Amino acid sequence: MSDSEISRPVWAVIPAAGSGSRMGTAIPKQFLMLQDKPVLAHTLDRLGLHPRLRGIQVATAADKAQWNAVAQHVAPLTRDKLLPVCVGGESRAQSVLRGLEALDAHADPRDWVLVHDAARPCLRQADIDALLQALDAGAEGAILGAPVADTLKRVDNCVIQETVPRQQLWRAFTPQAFRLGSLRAALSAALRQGVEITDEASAIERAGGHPRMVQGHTDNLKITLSEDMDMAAIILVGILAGEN
Ligand SMILES: Nc1ccn([C@@H]2O[C@H](COP(=O)(O)OP(=O)(O)OP(=O)(O)O)[C@@H](O)[C@H]2O)c(=O)n1
Ligand SMILES: C[C@](O)(CO)[C@H](O)COP(=O)(O)O
Repeated sequence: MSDSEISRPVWAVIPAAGSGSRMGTAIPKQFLMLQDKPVLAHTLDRLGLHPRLRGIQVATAADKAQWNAVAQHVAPLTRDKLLPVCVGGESRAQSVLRGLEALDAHADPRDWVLVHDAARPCLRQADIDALLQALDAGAEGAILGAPVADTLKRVDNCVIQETVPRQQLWRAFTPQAFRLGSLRAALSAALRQGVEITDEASAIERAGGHPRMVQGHTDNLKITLSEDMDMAAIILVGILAGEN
């Protein structure tokens, strides 16, 4: 792989069109205020402030007021990197694909794209660096994750059926980084086949790829339940203090 192949521009696609049903709030969780600004604004700044990020494509179902509230809260450096938003889809995978299709107007298929959940605001610059280092080292793609640290049980109707061996089991986080063209093709194929895709790596794996797993911080929390908001606020204070 030539150097020009490896050091391609880096973009981000942020799926932000979910309804947050598990959160149980009237406002989708990515638009809830977390400390001083919406969750999505924190997430966008985590990526926007990274020097290698060229541009950010958000896929959302937000109304104009919700999106304006986010855009007003992000740092000027982030705002300069925001591409025109596109409308998300019925599923996370469909939202990601729409974001990739919108990004096509700005990027080359060989460029890198980091797909990152809007609901994961506690992303460290060091973890973005680690992911990009894997790409710079020649990986076809890479995702952040961490080894499973708990004993795992398979449960049916609240009754334990078995203990699942956890050797070599990891939790997959985001960002998940791939070449724009490869990911768009793999995701399109998986969706056409009607396969349930919950992360980008699984679409790449279905297409025969073997992405690298990069160990990241376990506090890269995906805000899912209402109790996650307080935890995210505490984590974010620590991360921002440590990075300033
Ligand atoms: N149709 C969808 C569904 C989800 N997402 C995004 O994908 C990320 C991870 O999904 P999840 O945590 O499941 O969000 P929701 O689908 O909103 O949550 P829930 O499953 O509780 O409804 C979130 O940033 C969410 O906004 C999206 O862009 N489009
Ligand atoms: C992409 C992801 O965050 C990796 O763990 C996860 O699959 C998203 O799942 P969700 O049910 O759409 O939140």
